[in-house]
Amino acid sequence: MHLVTPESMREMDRRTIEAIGVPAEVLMERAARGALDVLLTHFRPSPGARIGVLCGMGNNGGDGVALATMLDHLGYHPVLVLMGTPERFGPEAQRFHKVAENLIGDRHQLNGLDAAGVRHALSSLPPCQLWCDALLGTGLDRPVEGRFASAVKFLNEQPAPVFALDTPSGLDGRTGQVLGICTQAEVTATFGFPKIGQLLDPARGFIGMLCPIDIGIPARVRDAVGVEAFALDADWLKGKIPARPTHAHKGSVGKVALIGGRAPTTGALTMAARGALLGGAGLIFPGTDPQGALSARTIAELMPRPIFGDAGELHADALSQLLDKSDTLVIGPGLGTDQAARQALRHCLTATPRPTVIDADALTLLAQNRDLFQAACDLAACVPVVLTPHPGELARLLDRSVDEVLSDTVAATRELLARISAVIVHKSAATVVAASDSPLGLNRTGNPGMATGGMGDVLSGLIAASLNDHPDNPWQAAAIAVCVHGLAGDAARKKVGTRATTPGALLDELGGVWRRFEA
Ligand SMILES: NC(=O)C1=CN([C@@H]2O[C@H](COP(=O)(O)OP(=O)(O)OC[C@H]3O[C@@H](n4cnc5c(N)ncnc54)[C@H](O)[C@@H]3O)[C@@H](O)[C@H]2O)[C@@H](O)CC1
Ligand SMILES: Nc1ncnc2c1ncn2[C@@H]1O[C@H](COP(=O)(O)OP(=O)(O)O)[C@@H](O)[C@H]1O
Ligand SMILES: [K+]
Repeated sequence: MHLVTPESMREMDRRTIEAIGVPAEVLMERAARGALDVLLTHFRPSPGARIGVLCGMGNNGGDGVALATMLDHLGYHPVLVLMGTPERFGPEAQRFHKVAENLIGDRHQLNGLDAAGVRHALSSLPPCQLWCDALLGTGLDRPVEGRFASAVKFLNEQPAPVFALDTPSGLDGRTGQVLGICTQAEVTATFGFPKIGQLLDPARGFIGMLCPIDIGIPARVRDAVGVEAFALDADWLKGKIPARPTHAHKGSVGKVALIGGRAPTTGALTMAARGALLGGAGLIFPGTDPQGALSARTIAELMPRPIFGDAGELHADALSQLLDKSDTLVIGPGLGTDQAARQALRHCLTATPRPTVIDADALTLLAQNRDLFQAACDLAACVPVVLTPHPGELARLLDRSVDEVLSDTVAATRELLARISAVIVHKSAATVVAASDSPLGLNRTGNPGMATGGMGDVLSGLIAASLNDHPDNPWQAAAIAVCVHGLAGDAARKKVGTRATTPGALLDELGGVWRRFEA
């Protein structure tokens, strides 16, 4: 699924109309017809049902008017409500409105009414079985207040479900934030391509089911304007898991060293190591302290090496030997942030370069130590480096508050990308995967059951294994791991429910996900 910013979508519309010559009303008609199909399929209104269509005065309102005429044609009873006078519509919407004037008797105009007046007028209408929200679309350019806020509140208070045209009114299609107030939709039919913000939070909570409508933007227009992001989901994953050559051996499919797991957080590294193991790595060497090694030994396939002593001190020679054995590195899960942890990280970042996943405590160390961050930048200049911050870690790396990061997750991810030429996996319920030479990946897999400690550790191991499968495309390697991780989480939830979706339950489902997608 291609994703765009509202600005790009507007530009694609413009070029399709001006450069290709598709009349604007044709696009509007396609949008309305697509929305009609979704409405009929999803809501199955009863014959003759009253269906409210609440329209703003831009083209989103025009879509609503066009939809109302189609509903009338099918024998339903559209209740068409305009926020202003039809003269304020653009030429295409005016044309549809002329038709509506001749067809639809139940028409209302709320021009000249203040917020209370809008509320009163809407509340006086007889109840509808369904409400269509055509108030505001990609033209939203300021917070929703006053009369429009009143209309949104009315929709949200109705017992009837709300069907949003293009977007629930009030959502910022770029960031996914609510500007003022926003309608709560059960289904959203989005026109052209889904907008990036629609896959982010909090937007996802307002959109309900997202149904993209093909309005016939030509591929050449799409490619000329450029698609900014892809949704990472089962469709995207298809065909991306390569067959393993028959002559593969344990030394050819990824030797992964993992550094961390020091007491008392020994389990973190073991979970990351299991991620690497079930991600397909051939040999796995956890480098940890004596207690961490005990934890790792509970998994027979792992070959832990103590690289920290009983007093927590780093044994640099042991670390060097471990690195020499491996071709991919994960550093951070359960590493700690003391001096020995710092030394270990510096050692790893300045040793012979190898593809490296930097996670958890190692990210905190990068945030605290400018020289270590510079070493990571230097490493990223010569080999693939993947940073996997959650919002808290990203905030630390950017020296911002978590709220600032959450207010525009994509911008925050890009801000880090401007400082280090790595792959950034910004983990959350809607994980963003970014690299400077690739589009964004927005993950659609996974579920709230995955809000359990250790899930991120599993992911870092999976990414390391995936880097071996996709050595020339670290963005794709990371995106595949993120998508697979979420799909395994979804399979686990299906089997054991949301609350018992532990990292262990997710690991148990990885095999099923691979079997489904492996070439
Ligand atoms: N040819 C096209 O461009 C197509 C556009 N389509 C529809 O057109 C929509 C975009 O149309 P527009 O660009 O006219 O924009 P909108 O219809 O989204 O709204 C723009 C109008 O609302 C006002 N507005 C913005 N924020 C407001 C706020 N917070 N409170 C009150 N008023 C506010 C603006 O000043 C402007 O007058 C899309 O979302 C889609 O529904 C579709 O018909 C497909 C084709
Ligand atoms: N609500 C959710 N929906 C989808 N994925 C989630 C959700 N909550 C957490 N996850 C995933 O679980 C992982 C949590 O990682 P992280 O915060 O680093 O946890 P930990 O440090 O405990 O391992 C991330 O990959 C994140 O995307
Ligand atoms: K809308």
